[in-house]
Amino acid sequence: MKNTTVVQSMINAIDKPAIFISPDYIIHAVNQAYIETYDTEVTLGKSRCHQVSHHSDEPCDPHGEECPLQQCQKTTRSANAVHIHSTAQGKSYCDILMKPIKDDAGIIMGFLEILDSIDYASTESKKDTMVGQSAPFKQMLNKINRASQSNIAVLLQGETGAGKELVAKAVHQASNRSDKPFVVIECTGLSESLFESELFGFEKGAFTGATTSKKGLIEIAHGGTVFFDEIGDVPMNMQVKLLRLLETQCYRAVGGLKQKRSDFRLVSASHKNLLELVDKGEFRRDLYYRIAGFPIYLPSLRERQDDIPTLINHFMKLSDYKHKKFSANALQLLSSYSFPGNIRELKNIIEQSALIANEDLIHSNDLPESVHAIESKTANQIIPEDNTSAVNLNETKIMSLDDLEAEYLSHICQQYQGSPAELAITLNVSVRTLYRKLQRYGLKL
Ligand SMILES: Nc1ncnc2c1ncn2[C@@H]1O[C@H](COP(=O)(O)OP(=O)(O)OP(=O)(O)O)[C@@H](O)[C@H]1O
Repeated sequence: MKNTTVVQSMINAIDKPAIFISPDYIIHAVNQAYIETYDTEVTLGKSRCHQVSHHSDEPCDPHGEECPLQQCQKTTRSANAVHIHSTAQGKSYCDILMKPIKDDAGIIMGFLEILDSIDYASTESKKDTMVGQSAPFKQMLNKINRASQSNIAVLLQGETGAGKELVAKAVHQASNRSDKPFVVIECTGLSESLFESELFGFEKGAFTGATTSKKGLIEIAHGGTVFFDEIGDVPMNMQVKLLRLLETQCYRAVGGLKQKRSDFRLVSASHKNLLELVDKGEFRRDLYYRIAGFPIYLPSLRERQDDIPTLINHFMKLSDYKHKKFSANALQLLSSYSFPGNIRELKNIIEQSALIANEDLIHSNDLPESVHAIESKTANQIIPEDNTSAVNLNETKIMSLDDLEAEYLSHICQQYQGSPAELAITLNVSVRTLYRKLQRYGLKL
């Protein structure tokens, strides 16, 4: 290897773990941060990167991880990948940046690998982190890390309970705004007047009852990140005001004359397909392109079934029933269930069944009805027989899923005696999602 001293000086100047490697993965220069991160000794000119980071004699790609070195060789441009590394602290997520280094003649001399640990995600149960290790989960982490390094507007699209709020927090946490506020704005059910006073604040005397002035959420978020949850629910007439705010970052408090400015990073989320709403004329196209600078798709739990055992273990550890365990049958049943409510539903199912189980072993019959339904699902009757408005799938013409949901919720509204919080748990949705759905179909409990 030529210019070893120059390369070593370059590596020493990097404040993150870094190495310089040749196309055969051999490490030729290493910095102190890298040596401290891993528990394997590095011998320059001999050790290979995968031996240090994966304790493996083979490169990463045969083990299901994309090799950034190979991508770099193919394209002769920088490449990124998220890998699980064996560090001195145990297994941890790592974001890899691989850059080809060329000599004066443009010939690649080797590759610079810079590593960044990902603290907001974990392969094992860890409080306040996103847990998972499946390929779709890693792809999502890769996108979160790319997005958090810039100020680009991020749009999170995924089913209810798939973790959108957690991902929004991760984007904030991994950005250089992490020490500033993270402010959530729930867009469902905001009337025009509430929208303005919540977002922009109001001056004393602006309306009856405004006895003092109040800061808006946009002002509170200054320097940080604003998360607009369910942005698809912002009514058309308010979308114009939202667009103006996002374009200029300027606003006026209700009843105020002074123009104010707030520097915030925008993250939005929706479980609806916003482009379909644009086509139907229910969402402004210009607003869509303003918020969708960097779309991130959140896989449903069905698409990341490999993560189910890790998530079960995670939620059990966080629960009051750490000593209990699921039987093999119960685990089998859970892994074949479709989880329409995604991770939130899995969490609720675990808590419910751990509570119900009389023994330390949680059996399949401790799992809720919804999970068993898949076993006996020649199920024609989706609502119990005594139900006057039951939908019989044998007799009913095919309905849209929205109509079916509306009919079912309408039936519940007529009969249900308990609290909204209890109902939300039974339906495996958040209280917020329950209210959102009721509002959507014009229903009241
Ligand atoms: N990867 C994960 N690891 C551990 N817990 C998770 C993960 N993803 C989501 N959760 C948990 O699942 C629950 C639902 O997540 P979250 O509220 O972020 O979903 P959401 O997509 O915003 O839901 P909604 O559309 O209903 O608002 C939360 O309790 C969250 O902590």
